[in-house]
Amino acid sequence: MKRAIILMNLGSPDSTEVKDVKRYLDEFLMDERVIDKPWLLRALLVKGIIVPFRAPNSAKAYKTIWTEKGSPLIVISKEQERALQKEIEEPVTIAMRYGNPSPMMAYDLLLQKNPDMEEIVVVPMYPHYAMSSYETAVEYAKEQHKKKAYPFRLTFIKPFYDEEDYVEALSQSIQPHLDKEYDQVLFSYHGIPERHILKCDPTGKHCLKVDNCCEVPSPAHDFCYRHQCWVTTHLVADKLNIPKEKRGFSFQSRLGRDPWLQPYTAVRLQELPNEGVKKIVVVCPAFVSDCLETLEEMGEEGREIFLHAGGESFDLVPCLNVHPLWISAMAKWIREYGQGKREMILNETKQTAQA
Ligand SMILES: C=CC1=C(C)c2cc3[nH]c(cc4nc(cc5[nH]c(cc1n2)c(C)c5CCC(=O)O)C(CCC(=O)O)=C4C)c(C)c3C=C
Ligand SMILES: [Fe+2]
Ligand SMILES: [Fe+2]
Repeated sequence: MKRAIILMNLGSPDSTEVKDVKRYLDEFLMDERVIDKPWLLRALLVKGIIVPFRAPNSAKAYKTIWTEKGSPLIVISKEQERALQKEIEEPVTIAMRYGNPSPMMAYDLLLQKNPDMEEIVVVPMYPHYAMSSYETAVEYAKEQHKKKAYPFRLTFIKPFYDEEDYVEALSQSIQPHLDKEYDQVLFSYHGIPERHILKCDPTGKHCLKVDNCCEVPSPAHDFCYRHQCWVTTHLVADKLNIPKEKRGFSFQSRLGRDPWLQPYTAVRLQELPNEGVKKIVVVCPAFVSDCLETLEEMGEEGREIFLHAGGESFDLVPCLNVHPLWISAMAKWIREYGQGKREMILNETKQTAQA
């Protein structure tokens, strides 16, 4: 079988110029799986309020993390591409949900290298299922695939939040940070609106409706972001023997006024020193590549909030990036899927946009 691989992530602006940040935010926030309002209301909100006010501040934030080679998210994605390419024979490239390179650019590039290609395996670089991350990446890749009569098919690696290889890689990346004394390991995930959790629940009666919904077995969990984040946290914390009372769980990056998943990371970082947590280790498992949300929001803003509130040490664990165990985990999934050995493929997304 002639195959190729695409590592698909979220994307970044082309530069830190306000006009480029505006273009990026407009594409991102006009996605109906991100701001899930009717088109007219979404356009009024996004184009009339959010983008004009947010873009200058976002541009400033991007400037603090930008590298000579560009956005950390894109630079690291290319490093991941090169690292994976060393481990597998199939051609590997990257694509982004927003901005460049698009999936279509990636398809055309791979097809040029191999006109007989029969299949592209897409790895959405998200451990957890959310309509605003995993689902929109998959649906956009499919949409772009339909636009031309491409001769190959697409398959998608499923969310890997509970896969042993991912949990092991993440645990080993955290381990060196636990050698020093710590009061808490805070697992901080990108937040999403609570409404998205309700929309993704195929039973319509489990998520956020049953007490301790994420801890009670349910078919809803295949699409429940909160459950999947909860599972990652406890699998990793168990592996690292982190005592229950030293495990923190929170959600960052809230946008707008709707209720998002709680507790909010910024609030917890403010409260924790008063609760006696002075030395904190922070890990952001929803991201496999360092980006604005880890480097600036946690590494700069989060650190400042915690230390200002009386915290003494703030140790941020880098994302998996090109950690050898993470790269070999992806290589193993791809190889085993190719040999028909492994059920790593997601057949259907929840299709929230049509719900
Ligand atoms: C980990 C998965 C992600 C989910 C789920 C997600 C949901 C989500 N995000 C926004 C709004 C913004 N996110 C922004 C940046 C950003 N988000 C993710 C990942 C997820 N988002 C990443 C990897 C990044 C960093 C991109 C980079 O270039 O480094 C931003 C842009 C920056 C800013 O202005 O703060 C916005 C806006 C919403 C509304 C949402 C769910 C509804
Ligand atoms: Fe985001
Ligand atoms: Fe749940």
